[in-house]
Amino acid sequence: MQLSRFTQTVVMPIYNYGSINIDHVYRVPHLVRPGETLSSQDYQQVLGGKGANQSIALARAGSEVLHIGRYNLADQALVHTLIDAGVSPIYLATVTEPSGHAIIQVDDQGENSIILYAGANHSFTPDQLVCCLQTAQAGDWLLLQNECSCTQEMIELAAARGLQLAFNPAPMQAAVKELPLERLAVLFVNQVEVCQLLDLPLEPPPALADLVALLQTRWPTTLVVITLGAQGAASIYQGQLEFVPALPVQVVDTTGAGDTFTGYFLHAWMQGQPLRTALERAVKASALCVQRVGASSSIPYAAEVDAFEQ
Ligand SMILES: Nc1ncnc2c1ncn2[C@@H]1O[C@H](COP(=O)(O)OP(=O)(O)OP(=O)(O)O)[C@@H](O)[C@H]1O
Repeated sequence: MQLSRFTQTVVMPIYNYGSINIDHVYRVPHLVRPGETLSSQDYQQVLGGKGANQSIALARAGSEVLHIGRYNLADQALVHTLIDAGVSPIYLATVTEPSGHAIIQVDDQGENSIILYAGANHSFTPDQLVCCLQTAQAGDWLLLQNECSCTQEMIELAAARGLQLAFNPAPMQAAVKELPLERLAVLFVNQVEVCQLLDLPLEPPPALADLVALLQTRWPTTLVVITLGAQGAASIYQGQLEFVPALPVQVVDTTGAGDTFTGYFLHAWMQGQPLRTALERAVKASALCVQRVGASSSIPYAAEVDAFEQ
């Protein structure tokens, strides 16, 4: 029997079928031009990928996170960042393909350009998914992003096994529209992604109030959470709109803000917190994130979010 979400008192485990990337970050005076050879002023290698970042955010929020992911053994030391953050490597396998990675240029104005290579994140095949979920029980949560192969098969398998699904369809691609999104408990999108999913023009951005009926008709049982960058965040659930404005903070780097938001929101929601409380907690956590440089390193700990005063 599945308990009502309001009677949950224990921390529920969450599986994350999540990308693991190695981010190669180059600081450059300007983004490299066609045909140009440019010297970088600084180079850092850090753990990245929306999957890994969201696992770290969930763990720092207080969740028990079981990460399903793949990487090349050569990157073991960086991938250990996940385990150091308290994430359990339930099915963290090494493969011969290169790890997923991103080549990131950041210029003096903070502008960036990114080449993303899926590598090991795309090495999952449908027949391997059952074993990834072998310990999962009906009612457990599974989080996915759009950076691993077999997303559709994973959604269908997990839904058939009675798992509760949360999905962040980033990076957005046309194929996302073909996924069985009606099976999701929670869908995390930003303003661009929600327009793409609903075939709406990006300019002018749709009024939130106009999205309520559209989303309610399209996915009546799904809680849709929309991040709005510097404006804040909103949710549409059971025909009701909630909006929480962003906190006015000194922004240094917004990398990882969406992943921080996802982890903190989901942790609060899984614990049975009211929707508005979960949104406020996630807005607070991501406001802390944008005040720091980096991705996974800028994701705050729960105690920092507790102590954060505006
Ligand atoms: N300039 C800002 N000031 C305060 N809070 C911010 C700012 N930018 C983002 N946030 C907070 O971070 C949350 C997530 O940011 P954003 O909407 O940019 O993420 P995203 O587009 O979903 O993620 P990503 O950029 O990782 O793809 C916002 O909902 C907001 O609460």
